[in-house]
Amino acid sequence: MARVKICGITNLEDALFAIECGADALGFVFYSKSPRYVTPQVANNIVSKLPPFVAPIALFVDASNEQVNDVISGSSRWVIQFHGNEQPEECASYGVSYIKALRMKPDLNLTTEFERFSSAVAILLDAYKAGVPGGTGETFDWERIPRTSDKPIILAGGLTPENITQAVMQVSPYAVDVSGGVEETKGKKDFIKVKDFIFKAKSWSKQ
Ligand SMILES: O=C(O)c1ccccc1N[C@@H]1O[C@H](COP(=O)(O)O)[C@@H](O)[C@H]1O
Repeated sequence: MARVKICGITNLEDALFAIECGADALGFVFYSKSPRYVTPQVANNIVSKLPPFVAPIALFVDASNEQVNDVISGSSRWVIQFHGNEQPEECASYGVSYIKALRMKPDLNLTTEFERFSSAVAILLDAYKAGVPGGTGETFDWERIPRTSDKPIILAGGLTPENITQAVMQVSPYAVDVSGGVEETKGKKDFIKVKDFIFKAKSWSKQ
């Protein structure tokens, strides 16, 4: 059964609803150019109200040390998602579990990247779109994903309630990550889509 991360959380109501539907992780975007950007204060306030066993994920795109520390100093629960061009040494330097997002550019060598980011707790695979670091709403060719991997793989990019069943059946990822596919408007979740997405993601399991 795939775990589910609902990303782009900007308010407590959406966070608690996603958890009630079975979300395993919630993503908070600290990239100021994103329409889903939340301030460290708002995000840490939401995190302080989350029940146990739900992981808050702090998403950064080539952020400064100061910006990262400003967020993670607010709670010991944070896991970091690096979604830019961060190097392995930088990702590991915070002493906090981290996920490295790789954007599936046609010439990306996944074997090399998995080796480089061996200190990551998981690798997230997202669609590549020039000039856009993430949240593109676009899928990529899932056939490019390795069938076996020592590292947990999180599938992202253009997932929706319509394609999530096919995605989990075809890829069998450790987890799936969605942002735009379950929104009413940018930064506000659509409760029907969130519930439907999580139910479908968790309904299929490899025998
Ligand atoms: O959500 C954003 O605005 C965002 C901005 C910058 C980097 C990553 C971002 N989101 C992540 O992108 C993928 C795919 O999102 P989508 O489902 O296609 O909308 C996902 O990992 C989000 O966490």
